[in-house]
Amino acid sequence: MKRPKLKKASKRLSCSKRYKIKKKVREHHRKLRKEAKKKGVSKRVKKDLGVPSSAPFKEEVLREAEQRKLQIEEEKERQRQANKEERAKKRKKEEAASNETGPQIQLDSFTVNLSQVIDASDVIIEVLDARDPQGSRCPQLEEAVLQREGNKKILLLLNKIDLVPKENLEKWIGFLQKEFPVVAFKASTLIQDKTLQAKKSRIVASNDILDKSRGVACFGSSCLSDLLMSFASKTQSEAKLKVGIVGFPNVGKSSLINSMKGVLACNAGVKRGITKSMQEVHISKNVKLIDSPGIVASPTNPPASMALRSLQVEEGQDSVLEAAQTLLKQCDKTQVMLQYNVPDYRNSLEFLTMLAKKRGYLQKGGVPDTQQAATTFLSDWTGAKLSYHCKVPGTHILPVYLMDSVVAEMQNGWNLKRLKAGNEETLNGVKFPNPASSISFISKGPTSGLLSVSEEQPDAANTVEEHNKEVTPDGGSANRQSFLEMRTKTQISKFL
Ligand SMILES: Nc1nc2c(ncn2[C@@H]2O[C@H](COP(=O)(O)OP(=O)(O)OP(=O)(O)O)[C@@H](O)[C@H]2O)c(=O)[nH]1
Repeated sequence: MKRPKLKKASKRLSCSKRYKIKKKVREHHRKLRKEAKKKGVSKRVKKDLGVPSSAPFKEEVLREAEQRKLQIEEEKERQRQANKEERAKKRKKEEAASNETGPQIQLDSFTVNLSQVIDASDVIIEVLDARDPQGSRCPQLEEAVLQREGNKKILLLLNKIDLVPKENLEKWIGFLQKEFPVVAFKASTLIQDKTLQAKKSRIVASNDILDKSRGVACFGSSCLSDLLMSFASKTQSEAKLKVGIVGFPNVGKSSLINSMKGVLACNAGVKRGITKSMQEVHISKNVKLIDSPGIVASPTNPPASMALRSLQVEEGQDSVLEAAQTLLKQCDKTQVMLQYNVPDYRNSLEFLTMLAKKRGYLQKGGVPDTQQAATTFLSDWTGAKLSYHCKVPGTHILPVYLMDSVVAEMQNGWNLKRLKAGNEETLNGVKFPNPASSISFISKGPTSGLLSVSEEQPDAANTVEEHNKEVTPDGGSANRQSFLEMRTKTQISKFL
C-alpha cells in the first residue's frame, strides 16, 4: 500500500509572534551597534578598492603589494618568535631563582625560629606522631636542648593516638618513658574560629558529648595542663613557665596548642609547613606555650623518612610520586588494599592509577591523574585520618647523648604519678582503631633534622652516625648505610 506523503509543517505564524521576533532581532542589532560604538569600532570597514584595470603597470603594482604584504607578515612572525623566546628565558630565570633562594630562605627562617624557641623555653615538648613515634623523633633537637644552659626539660608527647591500636600505644609509652616523661594526647581537629565557635555553641551545645571519639573531642589536655601548671608552681616564682612546642611538620603542634587553649589560636591543617614563625599562646596564669615551625628534615635521611617528614615534598622539590611509591614499599600490601579498598596491584604505579580512578582524579581525555592520587596518599599519611602503626623495638638502648643521670634528671620535678593516672584516663576515653584495620608500617628510625642551615662541621657526622647506631636497635643497617653515603654526597648543614 502506498504510504501517504508526510505533510510539511507550515511556516505560518501569528502576526503577534512575527512582530515579536522582529522586535527582538532589532533590539539585538541595536545592542551590538552600541557595544561596537563603545569599543570604538567604526561602523563600516572601508573596502579596498584595489588597482583599477585602467591603471598602467597594474601587474607590477599588484606584485609589489603582494611582496610588501609578505614582508610585513614575515616581520611580524619574527617579532612574535623573539617575544616568545624572551618570555621563556624570563620564566626560566625566575624559576631557577625561586628554586635556589625561595625554599632556602624559608628553611633558614624555620631553623632560626626553632633555635629561638629552644632558647626561649624552660620546657620543650617534642610532639611525636603516635603512628611512627621513633620516626618523628629528632636526635639533633634533643641533643641541642640538653646542651643548652638553663636545665631545660624535655617531654615527649604522643599525638594522634586515636589513629593507632591501643596495645601498640601502650607499648610505645612504656618504651619512650625509659628516656623522657611521655604524655598521650589526642588533639581536637575541628576547632574553629573564636567567633564561629561562639555562634555554633548556641545552636548545638552538646555536640562534643555526642562526638567524643571524632575530631571535636580532645583527650589529654587536662592531664598536660595539670602537669605543666604544677611544675610551674614548683619551679617558677614570678615569671611564666615557657613551654616550646616542637616537632616535625604535621605532627600536630598547632592542633595541640589550639586544643589546650580551646580556640583557634594557631593555624593548623593537612598541608605541611603551615606554621612559619614562632607564636606565643597563654594558657594559664603561669604557663605559656610557644608554637614553632616544623623541624627541617636533613636531606641525608632515607627517602621514606623524607616522604613523611620533609617540607621539600610539599614545595614540589621532591617528586610526590616517588615519595608515595617509597612509602608504599614500607607497608603491608594486603592492609593497603583493604584500607583503600582496591584490588591486588603489581606495583605502586598501578596502585596509584587505581586510586586515581577510584577517587575520580582524571586528566583531560580521562587519563588517571597519578600525581593527584600520590598527593592525596601522602597527605593521608601525615594528616588526620589514616590509621597505621609501627612495631615497638624489642630491646631498649639509650641514645649516646642520654646517660642514666640525664634520664633521672629529666624525670625530676614532674608529678609522674599524676601523669600516669592522666594517661590512663586518656586511654580509657579515646576510641582506638582495631589492629586489623590499621596498616603496619616499617619505621626507618629517628629522623635527622637541621637546626641551622649553614656550613658543615666535620665532626657532626660522627655524632649522628654514632647516634643512629644507638637509637635504632631493631635493625637499621641499610638505613645507616644510606645515611652515610648521602652524608658524604650532600653536606650543607651543621647540627647544633
Ligand atoms: N586524627 C587526628 N588528627 C590530628 C591530631 N592532631 C592533629 N591532627 C591533624 O594533623 C594535621 C596537622 O596538624 P597541625 O596542627 O597543622 O600540625 P603542625 O605540626 O602544627 O604542622 P606544621 O604547621 O606544618 O608544622 C591536621 O590535619 C590536623 O587536623 C590528632 O590528635 N588526631
